[in-house]
Amino acid sequence: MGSIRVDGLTKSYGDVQAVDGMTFDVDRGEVFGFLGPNGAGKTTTLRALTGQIRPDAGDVRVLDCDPVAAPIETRRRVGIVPERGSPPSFLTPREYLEFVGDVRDLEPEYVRERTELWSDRLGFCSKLDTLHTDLSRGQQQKVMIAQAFLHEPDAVLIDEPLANLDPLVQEQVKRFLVAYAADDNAVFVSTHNIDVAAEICTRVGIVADGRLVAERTLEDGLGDGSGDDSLLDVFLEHVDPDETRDVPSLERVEP
Ligand SMILES: Nc1ncnc2c1ncn2[C@@H]1O[C@H](COP(=O)(O)OP(=O)(O)OP(=O)(O)O)[C@@H](O)[C@H]1O
Repeated sequence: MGSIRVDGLTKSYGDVQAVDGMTFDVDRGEVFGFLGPNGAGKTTTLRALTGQIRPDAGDVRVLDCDPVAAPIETRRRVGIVPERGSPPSFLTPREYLEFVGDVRDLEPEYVRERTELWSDRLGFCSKLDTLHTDLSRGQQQKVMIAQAFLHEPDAVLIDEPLANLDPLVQEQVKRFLVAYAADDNAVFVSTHNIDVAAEICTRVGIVADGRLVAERTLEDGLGDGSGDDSLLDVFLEHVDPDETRDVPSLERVEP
């Protein structure tokens, strides 16, 4: 049984059907990529998984927690890097990580160790005592990643994990996510980035019009081009070209 389970999730906002019977599982040991164009329903699904919205229908579970019935317990146990999330402007990274540790009932000494480890790993040691309001967007993203992994959760939900990070840190975060999943944890990554999905995921689900329309696994040649179709081909097969016409990277460029 999957660590993350979405079964028939349906949610509309007024007349807009944002998610329409979304179904998938993510097991321990997997980096699952949730890949889709703008408006496909990725954020709405993530919001349901983190207890921020009440589904119209369907069942959602993360580490056997029901995010609708127990949103606080879910957020305590799971690591979450939300879309465009930022740490509180009036706290420093050290204060924020102390606060997160407190909410999760972690020992202060453990939180101090993990704060050192993560600030060193992501390169924000020199900013630990600077107010977030004085940090760059990328530095704030690093703090958001640190808070999600602070308690070494068995499952993490991440929206655009590499947004705003410099190339060196992007490489570190990619490698870390792969290693984290290999350590028997479930990693869910929502992204627009086909290359990143192909590079780090063990399985990719393609989302269009509020549902999962295709899946590709490592056995299909995900990322190494050995399959019949590349991830880009599968993506284009299922996504309305009108919706992607403004995305230059999706055009085939002849040398
Ligand atoms: N609060 C809301 N009120 C009304 N409509 C909404 C709301 N949130 C999302 N929607 C609509 O639901 C659909 C799915 O949106 P969602 O944010 O889940 O897509 P997404 O795949 O995350 O898109 P993006 O990649 O652009 O972030 C879109 O048509 C969007 O306009």
